[in-house]
Amino acid sequence: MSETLSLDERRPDADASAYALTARGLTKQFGGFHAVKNVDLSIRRGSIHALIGPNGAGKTTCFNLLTKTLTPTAGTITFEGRDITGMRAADVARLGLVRSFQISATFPHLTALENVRVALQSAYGKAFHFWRSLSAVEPLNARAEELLDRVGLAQSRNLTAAELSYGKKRALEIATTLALDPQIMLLDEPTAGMGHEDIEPITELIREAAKGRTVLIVEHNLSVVSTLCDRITVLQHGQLLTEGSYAEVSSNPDVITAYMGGVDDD
Ligand SMILES: Nc1ncnc2c1ncn2[C@@H]1O[C@H](COP(=O)(O)OP(=O)(O)OP(=O)(O)O)[C@@H](O)[C@H]1O
Repeated sequence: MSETLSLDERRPDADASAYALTARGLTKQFGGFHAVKNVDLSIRRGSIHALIGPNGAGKTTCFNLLTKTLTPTAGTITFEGRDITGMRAADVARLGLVRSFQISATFPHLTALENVRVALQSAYGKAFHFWRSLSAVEPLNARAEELLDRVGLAQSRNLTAAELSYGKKRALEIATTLALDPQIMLLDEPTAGMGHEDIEPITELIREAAKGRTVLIVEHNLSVVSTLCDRITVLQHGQLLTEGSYAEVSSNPDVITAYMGGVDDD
């Protein structure tokens, strides 16, 4: 019965306008080696989509291609219907495709509040450049406070980024990314290096930050992926292995074999 089909069970190309970001035939060669080979991806608007795979599967390379940090050897990338294959990272960021933990890198000696304000200044452009007088940037303070509150850093707003715990630094990076009000936010291993106590809050934070936007996440922690993500693409040896819900991909024998191979390789 068609009404029992979830959106994700429809043919991927049945409704191209439902996708915020798509890649077709995405390929990256380093010398003669294919780090990513002929990958097709469709990231549904409003979804939280994960890119997973064993070590060396090509996740980071794929992520770098999508965020325009690397230039593809072949293939096309489309963001909201626009071909962004040849565009620079800064230009796609202005269009609303923002990579967190890179563009939004925090300044260690500025306070949490100042960090978010700098991000807001860059988002609002010349009118709020940081060499303007304090009174000129005052209107941004309220918005910065609001963003800090949203990521649970209201109490820490006057601490420098360097003084924040690892988990709070990541929360600050999410706040600075949200300052740019991205349509699609790409997160590179947001829980990497985190202790157990920080993982749940940051997962909640990403869920909250994802409201009203699209998120693509490269994540090693499969428990985070299972609780957070609507759709999962699995890469292996630079190629697309499978795609589906967490239940689908985690019960796929090829995925299990790929991950077991990964464990053996370590
Ligand atoms: N700049 C480069 N030059 C040559 N080979 C590269 C380069 N970057 C990545 N590779 C190779 O491409 C393959 C995919 O690497 P990539 O980092 O994209 O995988 P990954 O899935 O992110 O791995 P991990 O989970 O270990 O971070 C690996 O074999 C890697 O050694």
